[in-house]
This record gives sequence, structure tokens and C-alpha cells, in this order.
Amino acid sequence: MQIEPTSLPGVVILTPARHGDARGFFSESWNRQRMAAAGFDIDFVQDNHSVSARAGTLRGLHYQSPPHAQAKLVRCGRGCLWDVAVDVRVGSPGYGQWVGVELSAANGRQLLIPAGFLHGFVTREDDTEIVYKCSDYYAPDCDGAVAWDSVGIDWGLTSAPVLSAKDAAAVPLAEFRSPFVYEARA
Ligand SMILES: Cc1cn([C@H]2C[C@H](O)[C@@H](COP(=O)(O)OP(=O)(O)O[C@H]3O[C@H](C)C(=O)[C@H](O)[C@H]3O)O2)c(=O)[nH]c1=O
Repeated sequence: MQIEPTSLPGVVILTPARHGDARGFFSESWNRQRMAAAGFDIDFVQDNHSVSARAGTLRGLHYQSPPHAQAKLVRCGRGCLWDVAVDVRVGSPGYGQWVGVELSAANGRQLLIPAGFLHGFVTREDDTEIVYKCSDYYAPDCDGAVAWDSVGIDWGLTSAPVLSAKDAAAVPLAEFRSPFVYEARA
């Protein structure tokens, strides 16, 4: 498995090996022991799967607040998407900073996003599927959103995105009262 850092400490790109043969390929998309050996011992407890019918569908920027904050391991099962994480840990040197990565069924890349970061993506092809592991269960009372267009993210959009009503009404980052606190690593 290839591990690449990003400009946001803690947010890394994982690319599992693909074992190709005449039929196609096989890949271990997640292996807890291997992840722990690489320093990422995360107890994922829920898998999510969503399909977006149209390119230009934008979901985000979402989070779950403590005590149900979620780390996520995100990949694209079909199509292509631009996946974004935003550091919103109060006191972090990177507060408000973002990183974006193209995830696709073809490139097999995954984005590991710790708790304390907003997550969002925009699809770049019709019928794009995203699948991701979460380190805590869905907790609607802890679910929140920050406006996708309030962070300065380059989404690569050429027209208005397809949004849910929730995302269209999300609070701007400047008004967001983050529940996350930065803890400098020893
Ligand atoms: C997140 C979630 C949602 N739901 C139900 C609630 C709604 O009836 C329906 C759609 O939920 P929502 O509109 O919040 O789905 P997305 O807009 O794709 O939100 C997700 O997209 C961003 C990018 C994320 O990282 C989060 O996992 C999540 O916020 O699924 C569940 O039953 N379980 C869940 O874990």
C-alpha cells in the first residue's frame, strides 16, 4: 500500500496494491493490521455508500460533533470525484485550510480524514459511487454542515452544483463554532 502525505498533517492518501491478471484485478481495500502497522489504528464501525446520479453533485461540508466525531476512509467505487477535507480544529495551525484529491474507480486512491475535519466531495462523472468507512456510528443530533462555498475551495465547478436543501442552507465557515479542539502531538 502506498501512503502519501498531504498539505494537512493527518490527512493522507492511501493507494492499496492491485493484483492484476487476465480477469482484471484484486485489491485489499482495507486491512486493519496493515493500517495499524502503518500507524493508523482506527476502529471503523460503519461503512457508508452513496450514489450521485449527476456529475456536479456536491455533498458537504459535513461533520459529526463529539462525542460522535468520525474519522473517515473514503474511496470511489464507480466514476470519479473530487474529495475535500478542511481542518476545523480550534487552535490548529491549519484551521480553515483545505486539501482536495481526485478519487476514482480507476486510480483506486483513498483519502484518510481524521476526526476534526469537515468532509465534502463533488462528483466529476454521472452515476458516481462513494464508499467510506466511519469510526463512529451515525448520530443525527451531532450531524452538522458548513457552507461548501465559504472556505475558498477550488471545486473545479463550471456551473452551480446539485445540492441538498441542508447543504444549500449550511452556515458559512466564518460563523461556524467548531466543536473540535486541536491537540498537538507529543
Ligand atoms: C450520513 C448518514 C445519513 N443517513 C441518512 C439520513 C438521510 O435520510 C439520508 C441522506 O443523508 P445526507 O443527506 O446527510 O447524506 P449526504 O449528504 O451524503 O451526507 C454525507 O456526506 C458527507 C460527504 C459525509 O461525509 C457524511 O458521511 C454525510 O454527511 O441518509 C443515514 O442513515 N446514515 C448516515 O450515516
